[in-house]
Amino acid sequence: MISLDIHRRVEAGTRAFDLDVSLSSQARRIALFGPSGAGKSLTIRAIAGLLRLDRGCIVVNGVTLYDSDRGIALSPQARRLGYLQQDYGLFPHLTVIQNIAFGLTRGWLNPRGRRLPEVARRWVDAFDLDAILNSYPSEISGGQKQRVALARALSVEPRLLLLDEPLAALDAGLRVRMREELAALQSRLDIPTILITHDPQDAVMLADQVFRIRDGRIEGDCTPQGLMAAQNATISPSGQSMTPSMTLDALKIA
Ligand SMILES: Nc1ncnc2c1ncn2[C@@H]1O[C@H](COP(=O)(O)OP(=O)(O)OP(=O)(O)O)[C@@H](O)[C@H]1O
Repeated sequence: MISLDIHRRVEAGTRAFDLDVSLSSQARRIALFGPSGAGKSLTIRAIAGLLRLDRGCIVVNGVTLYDSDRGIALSPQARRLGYLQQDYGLFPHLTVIQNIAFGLTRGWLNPRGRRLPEVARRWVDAFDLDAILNSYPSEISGGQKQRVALARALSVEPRLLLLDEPLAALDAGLRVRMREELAALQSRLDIPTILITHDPQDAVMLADQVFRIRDGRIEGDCTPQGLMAAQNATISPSGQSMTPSMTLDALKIA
């Protein structure tokens, strides 16, 4: 279903980071789990077509999005992916309705006199966004921002949904609620998902297979339940990490 072979060296000043991510999965929902700086966001950006690759191949559900050997490199728009960024990536100077419609129809910035396209209307209704359509991102809550960003991502009818820490910006209560909402959404839609998370709870609810990533490479994979069990085994009742063994260290979160 998803096959990634991603190679890119990024450099900043004297620092260099090699992204060498290879994985293949039949699971509909996968998670990338690893410490800060492991290369999770770079991987997602590469899939979305926002990071140029040195070489590699990206195939989703039989569709080749990128293949350096065959000279294939679809534009981000042609990839038709829904990408929910860590900070939601809403445009602050655009209203909610303009944010959702952005990318749907070129030049669809003035909603006056125009009807929201049907596919977007569906998500406005589903996420109960009608009352805030003319508000700006600074005027709505964290949970509403997340729903607006999701509505925008889903309105392109994506062939793959990329979720980069979708719950990280929310407080504990809202996090639980939105996690449930996302899980319900996943079971209603048949869209493959790649989730980035630091939280094993997210993986249990929102993924079927977990790939552990560190230093730009995939270290292995496990079930979300296996991840949770290994994570719990490293934590004593006082919340202190007990054993820095090789395996447990590989699962340690940042
Ligand atoms: N544009 C860039 N130029 C140079 N180096 C970069 C660039 N973007 C990211 N890096 C480096 O690449 C590495 C991987 O970054 P990435 O953002 O993918 O990490 P991550 O696993 O998503 O971390 P986090 O969980 O903190 O978001 C880091 O060392 C980072 O400093």
